[in-house]
Amino acid sequence: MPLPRREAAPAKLNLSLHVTGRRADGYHLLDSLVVFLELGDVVTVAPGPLSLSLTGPFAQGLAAEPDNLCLRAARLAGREARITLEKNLPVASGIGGGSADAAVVLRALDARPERPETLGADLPACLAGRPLRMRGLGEILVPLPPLPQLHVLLVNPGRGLPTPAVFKALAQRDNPPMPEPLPDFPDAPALIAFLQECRNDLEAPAIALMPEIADCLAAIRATGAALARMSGSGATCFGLFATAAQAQAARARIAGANPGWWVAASGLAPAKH
Ligand SMILES: C[C@](O)(CO)[C@H](O)COP(=O)(O)OP(=O)(O)OC[C@H]1O[C@@H](n2ccc(N)nc2=O)[C@H](O)[C@@H]1O
Ligand SMILES: Nc1ncnc2c1ncn2[C@@H]1O[C@H](COP(=O)(O)OP(=O)(O)OP(=O)(O)O)[C@@H](O)[C@H]1O
Repeated sequence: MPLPRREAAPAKLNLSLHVTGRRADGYHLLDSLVVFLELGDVVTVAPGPLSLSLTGPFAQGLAAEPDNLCLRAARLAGREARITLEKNLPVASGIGGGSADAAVVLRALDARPERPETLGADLPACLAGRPLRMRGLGEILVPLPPLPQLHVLLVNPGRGLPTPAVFKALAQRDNPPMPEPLPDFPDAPALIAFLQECRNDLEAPAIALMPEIADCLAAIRATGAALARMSGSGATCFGLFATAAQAQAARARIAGANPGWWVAASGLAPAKH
């Protein structure tokens, strides 16, 4: 593919995240409904010796990062590239920013490594970049038919939460999966009604480590969201709304009352492939 390429790295959202078991090596088995958002980082990949420039509101959070996932992706591809990362997503926040960035680099370099998950459990899902049921450690992907449009509010308490600590704090590691097969989702209310029966099993351990997550969820519920839940291992929480205007109004209300929080509204990413 001709370089330079400038591509969106959409945020990942776990609409549900069931932890269904734990392997002997400590990794957990997951069952998750994953979607991607319009909102995300932006990665530019240009020819040149391997390098990374950081821009955007969360660049500072990665300044001390010794080995950015963008660079690790280029190395896994066995390629040199001059990479610029516009970091719009909070770091270590449960919405897959690093995996999304690495997926763009691999795609721009036309690389198809055999085991992309060595860069992160969310890498295979981010490479697919479409609504999925994600199982196994994150490498078993079942594409879903196009989903009804969802209007998403994102709320992060402004502190990073490392994924390994959250899995470590999980008390009950053997929880029921989602139903098999999944039902059809003819419209947004049907999808939301289904999601209300689902869970994020990492929510309780994440709240134990970072109690502000419960405050984010309460703030989302107080705006009248149809569903309030945490994504991934946190700390970002999301609310679902019937219209973009409602999501935007909730964003303004929560941002106004909580200046230290990161608050955003977004639709789902258009299907890419
Ligand atoms: C929780 C999710 O956000 C759900 O989408 C992802 O599975 C996490 O993906 P990620 O951030 O790319 O995770 P990785 O960097 O691969 O793993 C971080 C740590 O999370 C734990 N981990 C991750 C994935 C998994 N299936 N089981 C785990 O126990 C492991 O302790 C691992 O060392
Ligand atoms: N490009 C990158 N963007 C974000 N984090 C990166 C990047 N490169 C390396 N990292 C490291 O990876 C860690 C996890 O970051 P990331 O933002 O991907 O987590 P996350 O949002 O919790 O992802 P997930 O939902 O996949 O668990 C960070 O703490 C940071 O040290």
